[in-house]
Amino acid sequence: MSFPQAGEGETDDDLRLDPDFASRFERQPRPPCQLYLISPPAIGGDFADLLEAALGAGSVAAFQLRLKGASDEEVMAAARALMPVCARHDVAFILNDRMDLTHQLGADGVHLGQGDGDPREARRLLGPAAQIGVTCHDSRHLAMEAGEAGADYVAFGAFYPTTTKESMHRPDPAILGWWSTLFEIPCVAIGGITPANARPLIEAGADFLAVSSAVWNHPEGPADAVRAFRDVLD
Ligand SMILES: Cc1ncc(COP(=O)(O)OP(=O)(O)O)c(N)n1
Ligand SMILES: Cc1nc(C(=O)O)sc1CCOP(=O)(O)O
Ligand SMILES: [Mg+2]
Repeated sequence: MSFPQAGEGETDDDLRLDPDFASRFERQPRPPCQLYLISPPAIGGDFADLLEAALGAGSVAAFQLRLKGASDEEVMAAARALMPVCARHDVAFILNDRMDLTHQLGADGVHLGQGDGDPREARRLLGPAAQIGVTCHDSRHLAMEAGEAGADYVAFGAFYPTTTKESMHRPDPAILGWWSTLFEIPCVAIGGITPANARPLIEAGADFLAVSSAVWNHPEGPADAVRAFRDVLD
């Protein structure tokens, strides 16, 4: 697989000049869409039990520890408690933002935002087996750059309003179809996703749905939430 070169100074408007570009290519079959759980921004002492319940409900491919404002020691302690839970369920453990702590922990991968470091540097540090994901907002250009830099997945969002993170970007689901028609690297949809609004993203071509509040804030608990997503994914 080789990536079309993202031209210097090229903007998404340039890439939109021919909206039918992707329709000239045949979409290859891809594995069914799966869940990618994102932790709440802060977690309590019972979170390992909640994670255990969520992962036990099935259809989860990856878990991201995303603790905003926590100290390095807090992140490391949480990761050391949660990594064995993920390992027992064969779920990839991804750390948000921090390639250095990912390396120290021996975690499965890191998620990098546009200001969180260079995916090439992460690859050098973490090695070929690490999963490296990159935030691409609503930008085809950023996604192609991430692909060229060796990302294992690209993430588009926020597709729906969310209170978990402030986002000024609102992609159209068509970006998922564009990406998955042209590239083999998986794409992740994120932002305000619930069982009720997930279907258009799955149908558009999302390989993974990244979800936080709809799982951890579900009134019946995270296992019921994952089962509700499973009903939409199956
Ligand atoms: C799967 C996934 N996609 C996007 C993000 C957002 O990353 P970023 O833009 O760096 O913002 P923060 O999450 O660090 O606040 C993500 N974490 N995971
Ligand atoms: C962490 C994050 N990143 C986003 C992006 O658009 O890049 S949206 C988001 C929040 C995801 O949580 P919820 O499922 O609660 O909306
Ligand atoms: Mg980040």
